[in-house]
Amino acid sequence: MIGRLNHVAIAVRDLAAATRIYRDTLGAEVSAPVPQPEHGVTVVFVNLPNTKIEFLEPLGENSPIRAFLDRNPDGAIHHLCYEVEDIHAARDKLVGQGARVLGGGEPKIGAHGKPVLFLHPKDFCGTLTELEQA
Ligand SMILES: CC[C@H](C(=O)O)C(=O)SCCNC(=O)CCNC(=O)[C@H](O)C(C)(C)COP(=O)(O)OP(=O)(O)OC[C@H]1O[C@@H](n2cnc3c(N)ncnc32)[C@H](O)[C@@H]1OP(=O)(O)O
Ligand SMILES: [Co+2]
Repeated sequence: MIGRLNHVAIAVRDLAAATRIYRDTLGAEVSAPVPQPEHGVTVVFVNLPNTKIEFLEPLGENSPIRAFLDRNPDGAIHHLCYEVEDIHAARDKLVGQGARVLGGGEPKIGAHGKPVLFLHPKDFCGTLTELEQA
């Protein structure tokens, strides 16, 4: 079912500081910040030869990453995102196997303009797991 690793997400309090570290210290190419209000985050992407790093900063009072950052004030790896051929078929299979799909189960459009959904970390090795339609 899962295919390519689309991105590894890191949650931070300060997107500009994270951008400076990756751009100026690690010499990486970092995109401009893009607010994603329907997801409660602002994101930037670090484009790597074999995958991407997605930096997330809370956006708005109800950001789903605020409690995570309260627990991890210096920032931390937040989720992994895998690509799937058919996100609805993947969801239905996973739900059939008892996995918890977050956010009500219907995929939302993610940062790449494709449907995404999230699987509960407690069902996947303590790791918040995102699926993105390939
Ligand atoms: C723009 C879209 C972009 C894209 O790629 O396209 C994105 O990736 S958007 C990313 C932001 N959106 C989301 O993360 C949506 C899914 N996440 C959620 O719904 C919440 O973050 C949730 C429910 C996973 C956790 O919310 P919260 O931390 O407020 O809940 P709890 O404090 O009750 O935590 C429950 C339990 O889970 C553990 N936890 C929480 N977050 C993580 C995590 N990222 N990785 C691993 N474990 C996590 C938390 O520690 C609690 O464990 P417990 O043992 O019960 O203390
Ligand atoms: Co993501």
